[in-house]
Amino acid sequence: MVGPSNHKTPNETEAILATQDNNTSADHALNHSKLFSKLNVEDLENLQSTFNSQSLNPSTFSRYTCDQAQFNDFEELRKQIEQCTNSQPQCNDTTTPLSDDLLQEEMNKLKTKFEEQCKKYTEDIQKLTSQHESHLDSLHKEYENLEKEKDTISSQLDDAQSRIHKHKQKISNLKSTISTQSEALSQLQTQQSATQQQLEETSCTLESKLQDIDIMNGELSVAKSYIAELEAKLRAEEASRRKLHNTIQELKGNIRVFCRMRPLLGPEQMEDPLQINFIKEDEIELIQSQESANGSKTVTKSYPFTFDKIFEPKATQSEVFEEISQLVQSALDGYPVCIFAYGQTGSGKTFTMEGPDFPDSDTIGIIPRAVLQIYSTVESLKLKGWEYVMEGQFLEIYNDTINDLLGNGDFNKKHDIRHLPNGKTIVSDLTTVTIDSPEKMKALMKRAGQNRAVASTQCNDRSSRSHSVFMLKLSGKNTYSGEVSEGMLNLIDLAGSERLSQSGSTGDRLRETQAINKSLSCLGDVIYSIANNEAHVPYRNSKLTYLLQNSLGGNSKTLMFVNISSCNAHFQETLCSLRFATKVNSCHIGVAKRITK
Ligand SMILES: Nc1ncnc2c1ncn2[C@@H]1O[C@H](COP(=O)(O)OP(=O)(O)OP(=O)(O)O)[C@@H](O)[C@H]1O
Repeated sequence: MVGPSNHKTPNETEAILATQDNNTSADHALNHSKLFSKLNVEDLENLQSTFNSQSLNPSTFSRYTCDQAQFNDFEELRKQIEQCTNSQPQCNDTTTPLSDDLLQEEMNKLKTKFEEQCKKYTEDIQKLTSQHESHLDSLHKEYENLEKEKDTISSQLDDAQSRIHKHKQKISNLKSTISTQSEALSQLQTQQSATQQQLEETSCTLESKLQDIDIMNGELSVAKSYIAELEAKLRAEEASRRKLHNTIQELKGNIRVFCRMRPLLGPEQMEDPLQINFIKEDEIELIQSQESANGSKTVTKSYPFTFDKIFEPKATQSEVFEEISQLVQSALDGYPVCIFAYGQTGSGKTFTMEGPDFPDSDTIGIIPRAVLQIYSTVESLKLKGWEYVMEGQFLEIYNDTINDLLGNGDFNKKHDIRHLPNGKTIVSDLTTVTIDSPEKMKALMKRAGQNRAVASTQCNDRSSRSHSVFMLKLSGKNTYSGEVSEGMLNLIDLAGSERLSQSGSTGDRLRETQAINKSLSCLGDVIYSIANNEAHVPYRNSKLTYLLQNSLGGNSKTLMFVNISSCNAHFQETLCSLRFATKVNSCHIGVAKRITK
């Protein structure tokens, strides 16, 4: 219990505490102890409550203050207050009692001081708290930044680790590749050394081969010059062959005559055959048996004939062509060549020149065979530098008028015959066809056949009532020597030479026969004039003779086929034909000239 005499006023308490301020810190504890001993319990409890109202406790203080000395003072003061509060009765027993007012005053002072100090401490603490909070905020931000940084670094780390892992994987793969490559490299090196060795060996072989090639090149150039020499020789020989061939043709006579007798056909085989003896290949004898004037005996008369060649009825088309193939060659060599067939109607002229109505490869006549031969010869001549162009024209002389057999069938067109100074004969406005294939030749023959005037007579159901002339122009050029040649092959199928009395023709047919006979008679006149070396040769008397002027007059190599029948009934016609042919054969018409540039 605290008596009223022990109770101190705040002023007293403050005074007690004020004394403290004048003392050194070493005396603080003792002074406080003395002071507190003067305070009663109520004073101390007031003091304690002041502390508590300031919300000041040591733990809070220690959290915020950095001043250890202040804290220690404060703590000491608090402990003393606490101690005095707890031990008030004893203090009251040992200390000198103070008056109540003084104590109260002391207490008030002390309280005020504490309150001020507490306020100051509180302000400090607030300041410190604010500093601390700001510091804490910045730390917090820093922490957050660091956290972020840590996250970034962590993600970078993860990324780096993943990359490291990948790199490691890559490195491992590379290592494995390097190991494989190293192995391959070593194998390649082994191979390379083997190849190197092979290369060296090949190089040696190559060198020896090159030496061989050099030797072979030398041999080749020798062979080439030998070939060139041979080719030159060949060309020279070809030229000489042409010359010799021409000489032979000349020696054989300019107008040569071949006689061909056709076999008995169909019903003719029941008739009397012509009596003929084939004495030699160029000699025949025609026999005529006649009753004597009184009819008591049979008189035989012999008519011998000699020609360049005589073909018996069994002679094939190929055998006949073989004999004239040299003339076809002459045309290729640049000579004008003329082959014509003469004979009575039905004696085999068309068969000889063209072939039968439906020919095959065995029965085709001279015209298609000549074209085929020219084709094959042109091919072989290419090796000798010759290149040829073949152009064909086909005309007929009907009633002394020229018709174009390759034209459109319009026979009203007028065609003139002209002889050039170089020996060439030209017919105006004729269709010219380039014959560059055997098919073209066939088409050409077909067209001519369609256009050709054919009329039936009593003598022959396929009798041509016109002279047909196939003209083949052969233009050649030698690419080596530059030599140019222009040959001409005229293949003429004359109309039948039967006598008017036998033909039984009347009207138009009679006029046709008269025209045919006139032209053939003109042909005879020309032949006779040439054979008798007459100054004037009547070529212009007919279209036929005018067309054949160069062929008969010396520029051409000319061959006549005289076709005869096997029927005895045609004896007189046959005799006439053979006599005419003999006259032709005797014609010496000069030397054929080759057309070259
Ligand atoms: N050597 C032969 N072998 C077989 N048949 C032939 C022979 N010669 C002619 N003939 C045939 O005799 C017939 C008459 O021949 P071709 O038509 O050739 O006579 P041609 O003299 O031309 O008559 P034309 O003067 O009337 O034109 C034809 O049927 C023909 O096929």
